[in-house]
Amino acid sequence: MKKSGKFDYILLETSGLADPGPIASMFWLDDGLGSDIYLDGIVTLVDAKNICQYLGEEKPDASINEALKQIAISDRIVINKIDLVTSDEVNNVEDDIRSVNSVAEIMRTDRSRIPLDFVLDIGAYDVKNVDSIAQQTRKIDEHGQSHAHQISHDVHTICIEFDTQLDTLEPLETWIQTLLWEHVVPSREATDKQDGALLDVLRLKGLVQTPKHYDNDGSNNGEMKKQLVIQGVQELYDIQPGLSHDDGELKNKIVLIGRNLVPDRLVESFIHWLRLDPSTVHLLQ
Ligand SMILES: Nc1nc2c(ncn2[C@@H]2O[C@H](COP(=O)(O)OP(=O)(O)OP(=O)(O)O)[C@@H](O)[C@H]2O)c(=O)[nH]1
Repeated sequence: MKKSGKFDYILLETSGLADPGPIASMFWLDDGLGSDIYLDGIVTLVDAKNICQYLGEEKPDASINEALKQIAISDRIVINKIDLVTSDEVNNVEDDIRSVNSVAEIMRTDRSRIPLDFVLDIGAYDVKNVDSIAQQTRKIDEHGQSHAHQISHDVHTICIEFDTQLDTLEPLETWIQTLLWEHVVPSREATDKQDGALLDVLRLKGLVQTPKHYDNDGSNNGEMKKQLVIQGVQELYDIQPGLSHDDGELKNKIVLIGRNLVPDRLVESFIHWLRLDPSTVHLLQ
């Protein structure tokens, strides 16, 4: 610590009971302060033997338990102590975890033996890493959420994909703000009462193409395609220009991980709010 100069990397280990959201937002939104510190990613180490008990815990005040919050907000999840459980049990643990967060990368291990590049230099919030968000949503396609998870909980991942390029970001932003800040499914009808429980978005990721946004920036990056990247942690969100190397057709995607997300209602609200053609909108869950 006496040596002057920059740190190479800061690993912050929180207590097992910590809510990672406020800590993540503190580092993530540090840009404006001109600091060299940025949030690389969030790794959660779970104990294969005990995690299901923690995920299923009901809090007396009906808040989301810490284990669900930690899994929901993770970019990488290490399932440790797999030597203490059967392979069926570890499969169930992985299914339970995926039923909460379908986009995080998961690795199984014992004695926490993992390649360092699984937990360092993740670039989860890096706008140059646009393609990783696209890959993550492909995971929802691969795994789906249809697996019969053992624990009962109300935190899930949904992904809304749409083909239309947006002329303006404003409707999308107000839709996001209503979800994040008012905790309800956005509705243009004042009379459309919200029934059911308030929703809580713990993590938001998105990719959108809005050509207009790039007309003025004057940059030309050869083969790379331009996309806006949306990142959100709890009630904070940010939209920044990003670049994709992906050869395939770029899609617009919004990934939400949170509590009480009713997929059909969210998609319906999204289509109405952004005035999209329903045939161009797909729900992945
Ligand atoms: N069998 C087995 N034991 C393990 C494994 N990893 C750690 N342990 C042992 O589990 C015991 C408790 O270690 P951890 O669970 O890592 O404890 P910890 O995470 O530092 O504890 P907290 O931070 O208080 O949660 C130690 O005796 C470790 O040697 C593993 O993969 N398999």
